[in-house]
Amino acid sequence: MSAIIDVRHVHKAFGGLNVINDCSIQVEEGSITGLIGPNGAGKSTLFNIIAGALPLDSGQILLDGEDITNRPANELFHKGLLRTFQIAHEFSQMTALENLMMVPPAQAGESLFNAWLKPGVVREQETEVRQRALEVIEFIGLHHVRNELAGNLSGGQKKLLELGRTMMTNACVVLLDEIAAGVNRTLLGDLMTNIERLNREMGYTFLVIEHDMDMIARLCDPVIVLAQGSVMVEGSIEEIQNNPQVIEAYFGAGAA
Ligand SMILES: Nc1ncnc2c1ncn2[C@@H]1O[C@H](COP(=O)(O)OP(=O)(O)OP(=O)(O)O)[C@@H](O)[C@H]1O
Repeated sequence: MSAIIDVRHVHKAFGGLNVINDCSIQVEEGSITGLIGPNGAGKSTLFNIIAGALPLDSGQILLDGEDITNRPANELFHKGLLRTFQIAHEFSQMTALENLMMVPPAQAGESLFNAWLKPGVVREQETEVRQRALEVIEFIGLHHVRNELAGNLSGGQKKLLELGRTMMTNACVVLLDEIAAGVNRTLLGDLMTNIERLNREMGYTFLVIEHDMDMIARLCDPVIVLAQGSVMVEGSIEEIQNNPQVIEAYFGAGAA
């Protein structure tokens, strides 16, 4: 395996606060890599930097060998690197199926030129997108609520829909930021099964920030522990759970 995401010696400060300190991590292609750490460790900041939502101060980020340092999120999206976002307010008034159909970039129907001059092409593309959206909604187990407004879905169903939106793209690497938060156990099981299937059957690589240790234990290998903006330790979940440094970082001195 080779690193599809290669974070090299990244630094980031907010004002005088060094949040990411000489941080280097590699995410192997085809892995589900966990990123954990105490509150304020810098996990979301690192995610935002990788996803192109936040500029870094120094260091380098490679995607499949290509330098993507400080590239904007939309450019990374087209290269297949994306993160899940909560369903935006404007999408909550669309149905679950429409939310999926909105995702593909550069649909022919979005261009007035195409709509007027090539209506056949637009119709054909819309049919394909709809077909794909129906397949995705079946895959994520939301077919029965496909015509519900996204805003009316439960928290867990919205998370499944967010995952489904990544499947409407040509994603190769997906960053999942605390996707388990607020999701009930049954739907969380569905969510994890879908992540595993996307990984095994469709070759997605995942980088997962998560506080839910059950989810990390089931899905992630390896697990990277971030503390004060740099990597404290990396290994299997068993190695992490038995590491005295990690126990101390989470529970304070004396817990180990
Ligand atoms: N835009 C910002 N401006 C100033 N400080 C920030 C900003 N974003 C994050 N920070 C600070 O950077 C540090 C790391 O925050 P970050 O959200 O990356 O941590 P985290 O590991 O994701 O934490 P949590 O697990 O609690 O979500 C915190 O001290 C936070 O206050």
